[in-house]
Amino acid sequence: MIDPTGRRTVTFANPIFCAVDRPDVTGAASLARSLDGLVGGIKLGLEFVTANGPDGVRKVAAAGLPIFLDLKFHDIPNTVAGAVRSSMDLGTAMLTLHASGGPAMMRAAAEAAGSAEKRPWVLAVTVLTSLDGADLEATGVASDPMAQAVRLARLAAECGLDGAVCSPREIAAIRAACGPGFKLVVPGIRPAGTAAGDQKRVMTAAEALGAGADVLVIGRPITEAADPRAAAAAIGAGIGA
Ligand SMILES: O=C(O)c1cc(=O)[nH]c(=O)n1[C@@H]1O[C@H](COP(=O)(O)O)[C@@H](O)[C@H]1O
Repeated sequence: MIDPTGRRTVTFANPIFCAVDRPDVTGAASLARSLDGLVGGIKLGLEFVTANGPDGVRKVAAAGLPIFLDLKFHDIPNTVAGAVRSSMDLGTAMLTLHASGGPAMMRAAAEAAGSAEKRPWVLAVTVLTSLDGADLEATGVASDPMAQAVRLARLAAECGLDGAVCSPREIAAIRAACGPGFKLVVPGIRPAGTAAGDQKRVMTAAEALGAGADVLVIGRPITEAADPRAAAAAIGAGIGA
């Protein structure tokens, strides 16, 4: 990400990014303000941006926390490059595209984002955490999630991307394949004993951080808690954040 002096920073003091998956800008901005000091940033994705557009992103960003823009671009190279350029004005810390869009698309996205020293982290989503081996097979992918995630992350690194989004289970293997500077942003985080919901490849925050995650993406365990501040604080305490 870029700090206010224009230098690229390499870590976040608090690795937790809260996924604010809701359609209302007032509630999202209010939640972001209330989580200040308890999380390292806010992730805004398809539900929020489809409802509120870039102005909505700016309103949540006004809370002061870094923003992860998670729109998972997946299209032909020219279209994805244009979407990346359009997102640059928002000054977000990270953005996503699907690695399965292929090498030309990833190279075009990296180039469109600008200098690697100053741009947001451009991240390749590898294998969604909601998928298992049977789901991959149903879509014609012969590899298991581990092999496919490592393959896609390595391809993303070769194409000049800054990191990957992966499940906690693949962190160690991708780290070994792509090196220590390749950012690993990890959803599929669940406190022990809580419902996985639609997630299939999960671990706790402490396990994921111990395996080498740079950023933990955590949504419903915080946003659907009776007291989101307390939930974020408890998860943070569990990882010493
Ligand atoms: O790109 C992502 O952030 C992402 C990739 C992935 O493979 N799995 C995944 O769950 N996510 C996002 O991470 C968040 C997880 O939310 P919870 O399952 O509520 O913690 C959601 O906003 C998803 O869109």
